[in-house]
Amino acid sequence: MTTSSAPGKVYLFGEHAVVYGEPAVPCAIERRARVTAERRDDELLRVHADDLSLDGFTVEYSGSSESKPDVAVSESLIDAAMGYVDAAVEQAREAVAEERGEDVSEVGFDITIESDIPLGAGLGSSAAVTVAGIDAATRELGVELSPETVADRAFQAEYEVQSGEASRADTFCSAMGGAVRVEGDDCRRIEAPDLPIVVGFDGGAGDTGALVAGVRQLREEYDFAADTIEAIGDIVREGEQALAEGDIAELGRLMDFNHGLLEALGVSSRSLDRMVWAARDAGAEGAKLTGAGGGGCVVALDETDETSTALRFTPGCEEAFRAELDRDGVRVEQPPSDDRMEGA
Ligand SMILES: Nc1ncnc2c1ncn2[C@@H]1O[C@H](COP(=O)(O)OP(=O)(O)OP(=O)(O)O)[C@@H](O)[C@H]1O
Ligand SMILES: C[C@@](O)(CCO)CC(=O)[O-]
Ligand SMILES: [Mg+2]
Repeated sequence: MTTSSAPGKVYLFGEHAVVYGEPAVPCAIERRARVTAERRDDELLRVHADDLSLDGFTVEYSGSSESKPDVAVSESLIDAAMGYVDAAVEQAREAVAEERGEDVSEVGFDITIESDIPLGAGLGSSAAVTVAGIDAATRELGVELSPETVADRAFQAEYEVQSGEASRADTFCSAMGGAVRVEGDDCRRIEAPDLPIVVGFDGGAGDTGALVAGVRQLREEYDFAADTIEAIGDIVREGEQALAEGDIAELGRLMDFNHGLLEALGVSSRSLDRMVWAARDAGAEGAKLTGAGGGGCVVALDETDETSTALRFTPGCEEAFRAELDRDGVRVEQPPSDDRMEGA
C-alpha cells in the first residue's frame, strides 16, 4: 500500500491568460489531497472517495462504463469523479511500462482519496488528486518518478479529461510545490517570501471547461478581449518582480488589477466580487478570484486577521482561512491506519 499527497494552489496572477501562452504564477498552499494505491490481484479499479458527497462513496469497475457505486449517487458525479482517477492510473501504467518495459495494463488497484481541498473551487483539487494518484500508483509498482515527470504526466491526464482546455500551471505547481512560473511548456520554480495568504470560499464551484470556453469565445470575437488577456500577461511580469523583491503592497495592487481584468472577461461572480471587496475594505493589500472562477475561492494578502474576520461576516462567504505557502510538492505519506481504510 502506498500513499502520496500533493498540495492545492492559489493563483497570485495569470489564470485563464495562461491558457493562451501568457505567463502565470500559482503558489502551492498547505491543503492536500492524499491518494492511497494498493495493487490488486485482478485488473479492477476500486475507488473510494471520501469527500465527493457527504458520506463519500466507493466505486468498483474495470472500465468507466461499468461503474457500480455503493451508494445512490448520480451517474454524472461518478463520471466527473472517476475521470481524473482513471487518467492518473492510465498515466501510471504507461510510466511503469516506459521505465521498466513491463506491460502492467492489466494491473488493478484499490484507490482511496482523501482531500482537504474543496472541489471545483479554484484551489486545484483536480491537479492535486491527479498528481498524488500518479505518484502513489507508480510507487506501488516499484517505480519512482521525478516530480517533473509526475507533473508532465499529470498535465497529460488533465489535458485529456478537460478536452484540451488545460495549461501546465496547476499540475506543475502541485507536483513541485512553492511558487512557480508557467509560460506555455516553460515551467519553473521561483523564489517567494512567505506570503500572508487568506482564502475566502463561497461554498460553490465553477465549471472550468465552460469558463475557459467562454473566455476563448470573447477573445475570438473582440480584439479588446485579446488585449485584456495580454494585459494580464503584463501584470504577471510586473508581479514576478514584486515577488522577487518581497514587495507585498505592490503584489496586492497588481492582484486587484488582475481581478478587474478577470471580471471584465466574465469569470467572476457576485459572491466572488463581494468577498474581494470585503477583503479590500478590511485592509487587505489586494484580493482577486483564484482559478477558473464562476464561484469558489478568492485569495487576498493580509498580515493581520482583519481580512479573515471580515470574510467570515460576509454574506455568501462560507469559510475563510489562512493558507501557508507549501514549499513541498508531491510527497510520500504514511498510509492511513486500517480502520480509516475500512470500506476501501
Ligand atoms: N477528493 C476528491 N476525490 C475524488 N475526486 C476529486 C477530489 N477532488 C477533486 N476531484 C476531481 O476533480 C474535479 C474538480 O476539478 P476542477 O478542475 O473542476 O476543479 P478544481 O481543480 O478544484 O479547481 P481549479 O481547476 O479551478 O483550480 C472533481 O469533479 C473530481 O473529478
Ligand atoms: C482557468 C485555468 O487557467 C486555471 C484553472 O485552475 C485553466 C488552466 O490553466 O488549465
Ligand atoms: Mg482543476
